[in-house]
Amino acid sequence: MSLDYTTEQQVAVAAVRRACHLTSSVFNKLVKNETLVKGDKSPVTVGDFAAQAVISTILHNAFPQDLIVGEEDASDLRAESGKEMKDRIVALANEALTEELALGDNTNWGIGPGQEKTDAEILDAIDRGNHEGGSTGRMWTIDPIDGTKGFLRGEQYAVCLSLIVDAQVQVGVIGCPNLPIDPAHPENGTGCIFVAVRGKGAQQLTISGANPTPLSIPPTTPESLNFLESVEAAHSSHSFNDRVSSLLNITRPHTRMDSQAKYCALARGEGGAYLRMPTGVGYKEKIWDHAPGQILVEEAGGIVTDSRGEPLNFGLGRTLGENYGVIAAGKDVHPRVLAAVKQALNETKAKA
Ligand SMILES: Nc1ncnc2c1ncn2[C@@H]1O[C@H](COP(=O)(O)O)[C@@H](OP(=O)(O)O)[C@H]1O
Ligand SMILES: [Mg+2]
Ligand SMILES: [Mg+2]
Ligand SMILES: [Mg+2]
Repeated sequence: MSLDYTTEQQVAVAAVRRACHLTSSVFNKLVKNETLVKGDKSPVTVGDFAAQAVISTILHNAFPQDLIVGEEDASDLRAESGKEMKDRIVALANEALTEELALGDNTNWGIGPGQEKTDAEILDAIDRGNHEGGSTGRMWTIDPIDGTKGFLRGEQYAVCLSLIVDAQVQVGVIGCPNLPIDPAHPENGTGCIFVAVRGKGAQQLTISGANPTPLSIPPTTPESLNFLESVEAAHSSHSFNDRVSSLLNITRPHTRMDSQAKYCALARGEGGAYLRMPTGVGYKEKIWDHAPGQILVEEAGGIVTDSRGEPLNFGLGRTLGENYGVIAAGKDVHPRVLAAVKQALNETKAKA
């Protein structure tokens, strides 16, 4: 453990890199019975479970005392009906954990040739993500595949990891295997990792964790401003975003993208703002869907709040609790978007 989070950053990048390799290789081999539908009707694949097992194993070896808030749990895999899926997940996780050591890897993190885990160790690693969250101490958030629907469509998804200390995000790492390395040159291929440490800036790395390039959100002109939003209409209100962009006289179409790749795109100047307003009452945003993105955008010089201008509260458990909606944008744009969001909310209330 280090006070400047250097070790945490190294471990987190190593874990995300291995998980990205796993998810991108599993995509090509994914077959029908390797996806389950969870209680909330959302999909989860062998890739989600195996990636959570890999990241959680590495974290537990590197920082045995730390608590983990992970999206997935292994209860379906412990049932007799989940045996086939479990066998596949154990094989995938072990393949990723035992890959040759690469840049900055350390065998003390439970990785490298010969470090196979048992079925029970893999299932326990997944279930170690069951922490309820809270406002004190150290905890990691894992979203092993954020944007599972995008992953299944072959579009954007992200492997997301953050370290939260006393409710403040201190380290965030987001791996985006399908995101263009250079948006101006899509022919240069896809796959990048984004990393931010509080007070130390934001960087884009290669998918193997090399060549750090500092990121900062460029000033936005009225012509270059547009919104990043979810592909899934059930996850955020597209019509609300249309209203806000017309209030701001935005002429460029929205950029639709799954997952926290939106925060990454914003941090490197693609799109001026990410707006995510609830579609109905009751859904509470999950901390693992926003913690790494929040620190990345803040360290790239931007601002992240909810729709009332309040900071996101990561200390209330597994969800963002009382926060309503999310607005992430550059410093110059955020006040304008917030004002337009408030106006659009007032219009909605007046109609109701
Ligand atoms: N009704 C809802 N409103 C807002 N977010 C939702 C939602 N149902 C699911 N989600 C979240 O939306 C995330 C994907 O975000 P996006 O739409 O930006 O790609 C999902 O992450 P997972 O794919 O990790 O489950 C899930 O946590
Ligand atoms: Mg999910
Ligand atoms: Mg998610
Ligand atoms: Mg997920």
